[in-house]
Amino acid sequence: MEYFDLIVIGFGKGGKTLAATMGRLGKRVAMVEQSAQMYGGTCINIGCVPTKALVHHAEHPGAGSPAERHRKAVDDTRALTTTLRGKNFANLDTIDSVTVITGRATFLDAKTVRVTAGDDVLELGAETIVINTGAVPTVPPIPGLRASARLLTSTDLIDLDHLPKRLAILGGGYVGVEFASMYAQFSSAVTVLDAGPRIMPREDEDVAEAATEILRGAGVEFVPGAHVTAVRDIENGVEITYEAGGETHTLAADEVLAATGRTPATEGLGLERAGVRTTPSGAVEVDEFLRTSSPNVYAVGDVNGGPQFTYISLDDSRIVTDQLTGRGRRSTVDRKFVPYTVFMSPALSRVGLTEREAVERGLPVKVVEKAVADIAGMPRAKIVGETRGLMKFVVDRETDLILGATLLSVDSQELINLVTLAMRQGTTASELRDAIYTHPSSTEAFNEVLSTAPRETHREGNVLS
Ligand SMILES: Cc1cc2nc3c(=O)[nH]c(=O)nc-3n(C[C@H](O)[C@H](O)[C@H](O)COP(=O)(O)OP(=O)(O)OC[C@H]3O[C@@H](n4cnc5c(N)ncnc54)[C@H](O)[C@@H]3O)c2cc1C
Ligand SMILES: NC(=O)c1ccc[n+]([C@@H]2O[C@H](COP(=O)([O-])OP(=O)(O)OC[C@H]3O[C@@H](n4cnc5c(N)ncnc54)[C@H](O)[C@@H]3O)[C@@H](O)[C@H]2O)c1
Repeated sequence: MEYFDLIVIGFGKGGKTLAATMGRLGKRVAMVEQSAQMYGGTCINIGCVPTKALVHHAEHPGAGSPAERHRKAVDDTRALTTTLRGKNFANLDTIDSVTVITGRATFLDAKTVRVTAGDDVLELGAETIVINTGAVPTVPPIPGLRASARLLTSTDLIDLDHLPKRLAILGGGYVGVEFASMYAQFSSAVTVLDAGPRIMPREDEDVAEAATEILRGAGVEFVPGAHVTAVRDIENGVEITYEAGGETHTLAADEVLAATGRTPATEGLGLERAGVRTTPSGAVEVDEFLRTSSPNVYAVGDVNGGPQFTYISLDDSRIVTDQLTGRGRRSTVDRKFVPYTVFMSPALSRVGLTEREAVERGLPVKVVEKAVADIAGMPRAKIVGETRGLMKFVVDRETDLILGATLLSVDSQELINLVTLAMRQGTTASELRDAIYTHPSSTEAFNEVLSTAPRETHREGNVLS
């Protein structure tokens, strides 16, 4: 048995950050990762980075046929992730007191982990263990789906050598929308079937409609309220049977992507032997300090059931670092205004409350919004040829504080971070409106959008004064 100060199970964002921090403090750290293809975790290998690289290629097509352009995008993306994987390994491997161990970990008890790699078995002990095993794609139990040779997860689709002529996507969430947008641009005929009544249920209706129109314009078909009942392989493809609007339909496709959520990866971890409880949805149960039900065992990232974003896993690592080296005060309760971006083209980014949420809370709401194409003071949209979308701010009309913002626009993945900072600092909408911004930039749109005459909210009982 080899002893460490800290064992991290899973090379994800939170775990690798923590391992590096503790290693640099001279602590003996074991980083256990089940696959050499996953050094650096989901984000750089099969998640954020490859998908956004493919989005970029889809938006900026080079020469050649659609199949050739797609193939080049996949090849370039593989090269990028290979480079990042190597760098991620080196980042930990070059710290003297950190050991990267490639194998699958399972708890023997709360302080001992067994690592298996083929016939090799190692036992490791530590006072502190951090679970950072991420999440895996959920494949719903639809008859025939799991057995289909045409079933893809996001991990498969990133690495697909050929361009599907017809791509069916189950699920219109983050993964579904991003792949729909990029594959439509790669020239696949894309159909998204979602169980919900509309895509992007988290967004205001006007925003979801604008996003849907953009995606439809790119060639994506949507089937909302689709209850998929069966999937079966047919010659040269797959047939999907679904019920929608009280009728039964079939859809033929070359491949089918399951984009129906991601389940915390706890299978085979032996959590019960360590006294680590899980929630009814299968996540590792944690408190606001990310402590599990077992003393000195923490869980960070997707596996703890929090929002599934890389930057949340990173923030989780800050909380555990504070537990291990600081005053132990930082917690998930400190998180205010967490933004997100769906990387369709253009990107859809949001922070804070939607109009609907603000009205439902009984807040005195005023809404200012403008279509990107109508923002005269934002020539950047015209320069780069991306004038689709809208910018919308929900403002408290009494305090002038920004309650929320939705930006469906070029550069919105950058702009939303500025709005988030403004909200965290209590910057008012007028201050954001009257600030000096560089030109030509996308940020300068705020000068104009926030000067727009407020409109009545779409909700009854909360009409603007
Ligand atoms: C297609 C896609 C696109 C995404 N795009 C974005 C985006 O644009 N922005 C964003 O913020 N988020 C995005 N996400 C979500 C983001 O990737 C995750 O939230 C984030 O990577 C989770 O990191 P983590 O720290 O929880 O662990 P992960 O990075 O998932 O790492 C977990 C690691 O644990 C390993 N492991 C699991 N079990 C064991 C075991 N028993 N023993 C040893 N090792 C084990 C796994 O192999 C894996 O490497 C995307 C996800 C997907 C799937
Ligand atoms: N840009 C980003 O930040 C980004 C990108 C990709 C993924 N992610 C993360 O990964 C997580 C997983 O993404 P996701 O898109 O798989 O999940 P999701 O929860 O965002 O969306 C799943 C969708 O599938 C639908 N659905 C569920 N079961 C279905 C069924 N049987 N038939 C048809 N539709 C069904 C749901 O109605 C929902 O719209 C996200 O929650 C997100 O946190 C983030």
